[in-house]
Amino acid sequence: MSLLDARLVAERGTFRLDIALTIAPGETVALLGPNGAGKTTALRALAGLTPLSGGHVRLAGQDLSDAAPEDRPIGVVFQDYLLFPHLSARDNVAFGPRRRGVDKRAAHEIADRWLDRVGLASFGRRKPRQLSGGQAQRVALARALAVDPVLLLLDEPLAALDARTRLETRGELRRHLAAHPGATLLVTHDPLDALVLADRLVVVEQGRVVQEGDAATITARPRTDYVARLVGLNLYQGRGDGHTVTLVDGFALATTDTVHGDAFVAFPPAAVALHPAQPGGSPRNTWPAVLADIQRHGDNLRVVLDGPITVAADITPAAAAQLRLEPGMEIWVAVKAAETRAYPAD
Ligand SMILES: Nc1ncnc2c1ncn2[C@@H]1O[C@H](COP(=O)(O)OP(=O)(O)OP(=O)(O)O)[C@@H](O)[C@H]1O
Repeated sequence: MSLLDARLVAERGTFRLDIALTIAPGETVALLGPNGAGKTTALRALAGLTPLSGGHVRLAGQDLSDAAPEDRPIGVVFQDYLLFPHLSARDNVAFGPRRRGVDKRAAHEIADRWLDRVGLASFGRRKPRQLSGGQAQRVALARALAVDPVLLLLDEPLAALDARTRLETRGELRRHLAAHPGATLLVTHDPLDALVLADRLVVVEQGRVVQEGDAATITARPRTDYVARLVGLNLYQGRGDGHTVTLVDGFALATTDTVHGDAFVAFPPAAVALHPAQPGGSPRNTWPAVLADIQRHGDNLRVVLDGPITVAADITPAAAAQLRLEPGMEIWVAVKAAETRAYPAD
């Protein structure tokens, strides 16, 4: 049973969003996508800040499509937190309950309880400017949760934090989300946030859902270039004929998987080997290529090769030195059929 059942159609200028979204009680869904994909527009439409031009928002069976933002049982953590600068942390958290008619004392008790839960019991009197980025983030989360929202919306909740605070806060946020009985929608373009915090991913591009599912499924079977890059795979589309997938330009990739009809073939950059001359030996795909780019990638080097297809390869610095890799050089590429995954495109 879904707690949130929505179809969001909204326009912003010439941009049109049209996505369906369901979230179960206790579930966290990450809305993932490149810049300008429509993630913030979706979040604003759910919160009632951007009007729907079509579709609906139903929460716990109640139709909220036309409800004002303050009449929706929704808590929002905005990217830059939007804490009231003139109010103390405690009053910021108490604000929601107060607005919903809770008396001052009871609202302060609720605020103190939430500040305690996010580890800020002794910070209640501080103003937002007296808080660190990580602390402000926790106050914003406490403020969103203090109204017992049926739906919690988080817009890039960790984006404003430095790397170290981000790591700690991500772990804490995960605990709070696990304890939240309502539905949670996390808007992010950070795949790590999505993988760590969400039960399910919904990927949007140009206002449409292009892929959804759990992380394992999406990682194993990406369906767009954006998703393939996100999970770090080389991805090609073509027609399968048993153990061969032929791409549009006629280039064929051998695979040990069996596919027929429209199909994808994917393999990780680490599965790509480079050779100074045409390699022989075990059954594999080999072709001559031109080295287009070399960049540092963790402890390895990420090499981009142009040719009949463009591929990314991960090479150790030692191998790169041995091969004397440099942009513009010609080199042979090899990918074992057994290291490719092929799967139907529809
Ligand atoms: N107020 C506005 N008026 C006109 N167009 C807008 C407005 N706000 C956003 N847009 C357009 O709507 C599209 C979606 O924007 P949105 O902010 O929802 O994307 P996003 O996925 O959240 O991107 P980002 O990751 O960059 O925040 C973009 O093409 C953007 O230019």
